[in-house]
Amino acid sequence: MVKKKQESLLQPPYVFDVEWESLLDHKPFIKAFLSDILSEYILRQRWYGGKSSKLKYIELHQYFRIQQHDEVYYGLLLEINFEEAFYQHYFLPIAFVSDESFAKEDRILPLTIKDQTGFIIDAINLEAFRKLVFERIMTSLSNDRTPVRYHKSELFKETEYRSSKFMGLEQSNTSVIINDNSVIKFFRRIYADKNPDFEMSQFLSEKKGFKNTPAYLGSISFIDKDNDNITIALLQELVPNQGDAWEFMLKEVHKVFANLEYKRIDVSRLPSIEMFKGLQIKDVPPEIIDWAGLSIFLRLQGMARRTAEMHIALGSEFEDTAFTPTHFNSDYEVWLKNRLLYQFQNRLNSVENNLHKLEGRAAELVKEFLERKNEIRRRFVHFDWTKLKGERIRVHGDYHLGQILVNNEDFYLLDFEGEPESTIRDRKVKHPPLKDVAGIFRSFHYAIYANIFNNGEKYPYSQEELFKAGETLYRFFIGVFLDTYVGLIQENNLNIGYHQERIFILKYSLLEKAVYELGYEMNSRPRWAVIPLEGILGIINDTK
Ligand SMILES: Nc1ncnc2c1ncn2[C@@H]1O[C@H](COP(=O)(O)OP(=O)(O)O)[C@@H](O)[C@H]1O
Ligand SMILES: O=P(O)(O)O[C@H]1O[C@H](CO)[C@@H](O[C@H]2O[C@H](CO)[C@@H](O)[C@H](O)[C@H]2O)[C@H](O)[C@H]1O
Repeated sequence: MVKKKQESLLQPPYVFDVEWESLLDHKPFIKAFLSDILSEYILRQRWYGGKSSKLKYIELHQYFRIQQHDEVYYGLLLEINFEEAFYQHYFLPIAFVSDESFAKEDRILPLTIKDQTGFIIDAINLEAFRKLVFERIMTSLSNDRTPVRYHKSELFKETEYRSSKFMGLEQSNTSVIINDNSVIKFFRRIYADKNPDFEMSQFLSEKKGFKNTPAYLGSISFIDKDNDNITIALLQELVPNQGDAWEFMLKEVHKVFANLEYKRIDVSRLPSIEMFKGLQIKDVPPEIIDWAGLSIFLRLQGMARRTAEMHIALGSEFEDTAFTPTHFNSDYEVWLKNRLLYQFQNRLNSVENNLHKLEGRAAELVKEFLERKNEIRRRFVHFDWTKLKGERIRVHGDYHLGQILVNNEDFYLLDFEGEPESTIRDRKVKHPPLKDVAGIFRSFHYAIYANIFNNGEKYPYSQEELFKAGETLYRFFIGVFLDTYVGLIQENNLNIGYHQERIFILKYSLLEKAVYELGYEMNSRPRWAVIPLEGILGIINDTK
């Protein structure tokens, strides 16, 4: 339980007459450490995903040692119990250091054990720990049967550890760059199963030779007392990059909007096109190329090509049942509808409880969203598997521009962990690959709207004209992407359904994603909720 201060079990100075090597067997320490120290420490961590629920108490689910000579680290698997939500598990490796200079910013607890004064810290702060785990992967045995298993890929070529540093980016896990050429990601939220990021990375790069994702180099997993294989770390190649595709797209879209004035464009005369109509570059009207430039369309074709190649690789498995393609069936239909109706209800509640956080255009749109809730629900119920002939495969699952790295003219796809809100089993369900495509289309829409909201006043056009220009641009982005994507998929015999089926799945998945995003924004950044609201109503209003 999170105790009030006067009930604390542990009072400074923290002194225990036990050695570090046996501290975790010392019940009074564990009890106080979990209730008084970790329950406060964890709330301050960037990687802690339980912030929107009320923490009730923490239990030490399991722990293991990582040891080399007299260097001992503990891997803690913490079970976080909430007042109202389902429990979550987190991984926290800890070390004891006596040197004052270590981890000044990230100390968990100052304490004295057996006359030795020092600190418990997150072990990832220690270079010695990072070196040890890297070397364990490097020297791992293929028949390793210990509870902590290290796996080395055939793509791992290094023969020594030289250096390491934190990646230092905003992220939900903790990544460290090793030898300036690889990245080890320590998963924080963990599941009693293989992490899909590890599974997909190994499958795509090691098994299928897909080049546009960081090469899988190795992993660490823990076999727990129920024999579950829990992934705790993933080692991948470091992809040189100039940032992610989200930043890239924001810059590009800003240039396109700035061109409206520069090229004296009359928005009302811009040609438009039917939604989801595939377009080769030669079919894009010259007025649109003149306005947006050719290069953005060529880059979109490149992104579409890499996306299609990822799906072709994911759909090409015949043996490993975790990856073999399958068809639509009634079980999938029931599962999908239940999931989406539940998610939609959750969004309605979240919107209704947080109406005060929305203002301006968002407040207007949310009114319409609430008025039309039954129409949206009906769209989700309108799914008939007997009409769908395409294949379902493992997909990225949380595909958006922030998951794509830009490396010169090329794109690299990453972070296959899946939708953060879904359970680990749900993240492994096979879907139509167009679900990922809808994810990236929503991201195009996001980039266009984020640009209008952030830079709108820089362009001498009314907001209505900017929206109109934005919707036109969106349709052409989609058209060019789809033509390349569908062409390549069909050449490689992956069945994504007949024309009408594809349009149905795209619309269905766009609505699903926009509703998902509404929840994400209401929780994390309500100011942005206007973007998925525009998206949801745009889809509902578009009858073409
Ligand atoms: N292999 C890699 N090479 C280069 N940059 C990477 C690599 N892996 C991650 N990154 C960078 O770190 C960011 C976060 O990575 P991601 O896998 O999305 O972590 P998380 O799951 O913690 O959110 C990415 O957006 C990217 O900028
Ligand atoms: O942190 P994750 O990468 O797992 O993804 C979550 O956060 C994303 C925001 O960073 C969120 O993406 C949404 O915002 C993006 C712009 O910041 C936009 O490109 C995406 O289309 C939009 O979905 C994602 O949904 C969420 O799962």
